[in-house]
Amino acid sequence: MNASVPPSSDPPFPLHPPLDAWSRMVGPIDPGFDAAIKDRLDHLTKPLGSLGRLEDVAFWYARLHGSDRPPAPRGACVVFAGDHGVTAEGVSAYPSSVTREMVLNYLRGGAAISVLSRTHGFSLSIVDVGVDGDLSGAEGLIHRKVARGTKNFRREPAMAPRDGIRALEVGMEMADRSAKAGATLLLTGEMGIGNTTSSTALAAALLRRPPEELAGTGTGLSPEGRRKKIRVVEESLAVYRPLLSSPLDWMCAVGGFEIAALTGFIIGGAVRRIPVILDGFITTTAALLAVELIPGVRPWLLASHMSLEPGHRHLLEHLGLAPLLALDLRLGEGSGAAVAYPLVVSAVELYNRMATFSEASVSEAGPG
Ligand SMILES: O=C(O)c1ccc[n+]([C@@H]2O[C@H](COP(=O)([O-])O)[C@@H](O)[C@H]2O)c1
Ligand SMILES: Cc1cc2nc[nH]c2cc1C
Repeated sequence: MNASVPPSSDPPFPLHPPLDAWSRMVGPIDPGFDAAIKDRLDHLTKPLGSLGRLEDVAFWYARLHGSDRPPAPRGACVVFAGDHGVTAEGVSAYPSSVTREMVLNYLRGGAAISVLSRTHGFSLSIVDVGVDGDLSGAEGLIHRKVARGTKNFRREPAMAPRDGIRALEVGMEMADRSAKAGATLLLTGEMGIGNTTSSTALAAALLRRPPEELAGTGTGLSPEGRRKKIRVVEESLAVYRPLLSSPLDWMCAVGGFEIAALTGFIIGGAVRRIPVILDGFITTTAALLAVELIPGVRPWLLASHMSLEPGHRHLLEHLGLAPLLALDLRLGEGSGAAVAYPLVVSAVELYNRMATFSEASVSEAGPG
């Protein structure tokens, strides 16, 4: 059989994602309400600007919702899970089997993100997009497994292009589902042993920075473990660099199924006109990819926190994102986005519900 003809059981996926169509759907931001939003912020019963960054967050949210009376936040968190063949190089402190085990923990409600979802009242969806293990009987899981983990990118490309594109489309599908369920804010989450190595490789390639500057200890590598991780990434980049140029090529060569799905999810937020709260290093790597593919995605992003993974700071600086929090988190699974969520809720509720000076008959500041 001709190798370029897909097996007949395969759905006829395009060889390129519909990026042009998605890009046209992102469209520009309407500045039409900017003055009204600013005016309301400046006339609420508080000294001018005294709510600090919360005022920026309220402005961001209201302008993206195209209204000076935006909807109350309704968050939808999606955790995409996938495994990484590069773990064969000994680049994580934990075995790959933890990815599957944690998926079951999310579904049972015992993980950090499960607790935060109940505490703060946002929905939580868990998607198997590439876990290397059987989850077919897992109830409540969204089953979208593209393959059982990526290939070891130190030896061969992590994903076949059509599989990378399938994962992107899973992310877009989840943004659509969240929109249909009435979400007004998306929270990004991931689970994948080894994915800080994939993210380091992808970020190093896209930012053109040395892996040494970006690599951290992930789930808890020793200093020697971190040095090995850097060596694996450096050697891999040296092989791929002469062969690859486009962000999509890099995504397939060194990325992961959950990273690709997150990229589609983040683009989907911009397409469905729903603002997106990023989590840590991995989700921000996906955001960089999304912005490289479609620059109009950038305004839809909010950085929840700055992770301890050193690459996160470089990504945030490159994207021009100022994180709300610095809590030394390095958990992932959406936990940082979840901790920032009540801050966004506070910002929007204050903006929508506080009285203005005239409504409350409070005197405004005098000149000077
Ligand atoms: O989000 C982060 O910044 C972050 C930093 C370190 C580790 N993680 C999580 O830890 C896992 C990847 O770590 P590792 O060491 O296996 O590459 C993966 O499941 C991530 O959710 C996440
Ligand atoms: C236990 C555990 C939980 C996680 N959650 C996200 N990444 C994780 C990695 C590990 C190892």
